[in-house]
Amino acid sequence: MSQNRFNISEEQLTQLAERYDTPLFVYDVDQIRQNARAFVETFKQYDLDFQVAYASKAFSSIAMLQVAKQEDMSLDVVSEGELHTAIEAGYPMQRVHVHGNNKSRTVLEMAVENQVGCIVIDNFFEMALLEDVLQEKGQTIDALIRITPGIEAHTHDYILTGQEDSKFGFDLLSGQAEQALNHLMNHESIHLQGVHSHIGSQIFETTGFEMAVEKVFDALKLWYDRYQFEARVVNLGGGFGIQYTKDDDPLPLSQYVHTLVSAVKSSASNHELKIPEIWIEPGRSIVGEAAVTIYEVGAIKEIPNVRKYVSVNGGMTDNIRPALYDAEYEATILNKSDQPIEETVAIAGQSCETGDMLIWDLDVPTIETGDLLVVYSTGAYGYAMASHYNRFPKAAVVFVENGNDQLVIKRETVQDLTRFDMSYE
Ligand SMILES: Cc1ncc(COP(=O)(O)O)c(C=O)c1O
Ligand SMILES: N[C@@H](CCCC[NH3+])C(=O)O
Repeated sequence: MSQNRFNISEEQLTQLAERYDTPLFVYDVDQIRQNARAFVETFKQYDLDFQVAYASKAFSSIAMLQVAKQEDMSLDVVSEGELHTAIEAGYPMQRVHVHGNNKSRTVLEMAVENQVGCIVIDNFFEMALLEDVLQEKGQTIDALIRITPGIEAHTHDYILTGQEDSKFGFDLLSGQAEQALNHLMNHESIHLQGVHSHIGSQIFETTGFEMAVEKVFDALKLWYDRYQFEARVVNLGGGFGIQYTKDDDPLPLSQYVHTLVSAVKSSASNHELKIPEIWIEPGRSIVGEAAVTIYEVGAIKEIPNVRKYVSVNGGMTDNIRPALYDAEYEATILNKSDQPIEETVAIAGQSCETGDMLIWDLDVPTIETGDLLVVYSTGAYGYAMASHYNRFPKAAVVFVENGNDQLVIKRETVQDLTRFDMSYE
């Protein structure tokens, strides 16, 4: 179960909850580093060029990006805010890749001014905007084109991205990708380095990735034969699955690298193409299992013969995933792990939404108001997708490494919530 994969003791988590209050995200930095190294070190076993870019959408903060930088990762950003965080964290801009299906002129200007390593071009509108920005600034930039390979990976519909009917990227089947290539080959200011493909997120089997590699190389072969285009870089995205509950059985992270490298090698050799630099973009698998959220139990309501609702001081405002994707989590009560299971309860969030539930059926020892509930595997897309719904301030985030803890995102106050409000009298 996920709690067995988390290394910070219940005793320390209890102390942290007392010191920093709840709700509280606690990240195990050692685990983040191990995950990053699992990818980087596995690539190093091969004689090829690679980049492992942390997909900062999973959890972006200055401290987090400093850790990613220390671990020699490149960085995927999607917005002005994520790029700004990278700048504040002192990220080497050459290692930053800019994504997004609706990049604003401002983010493109920021990217060009800071000379980021690469822009992943998503559509024709953006291409024209980028050309304009480059012309205005008299600069050039490296780019990849994002292609949708027409792969339907096994995951929730909302986190699928590689299928033909997608808002992301240039479609291979309809010829849009080839049209983009034609426009960008030998372009004056946009220097096309290769292609990008990301098939979706929380994917456990490797078949989808292997199929995507095949599709990408089929296209590259065609483009080589027709235009002598050779990709220097092939970015295969992220999406590697993690364990949320005991029903999830993820592969070791190294396995994804082995699979991708061997798929690239065999596709390249089948098509007599050079082996390009391989880039990947893991987000969830770097931080997901490396954090927990600690809540305090408040109201408890039992409906006889129906259900016992146990409300905690957080919910969809710090973890929208159950409401958005029916995502499932495991949790325990701190300091009661030695007590026998007595009941099955539903853990409810505190927002005014019936769907604001964190866990529908959780087996626990007798649960009481004031207990501390720890929910596992909340490190990815938790704080990152947090909202101010009902004007609940955002939680605090603490990093723990070698037994030492450090606050890395302060808890918001209610005063923070009205900071931008203007009076209307
Ligand atoms: C383009 C792109 N790269 C990388 C990621 C990171 O995915 P994950 O967090 O599943 O590794 C995503 C999210 O699905 C994405 O859209
Ligand atoms: N936010 C989603 C995944 C989308 C990843 C970005 N394309 C999740 O929590 O699972």
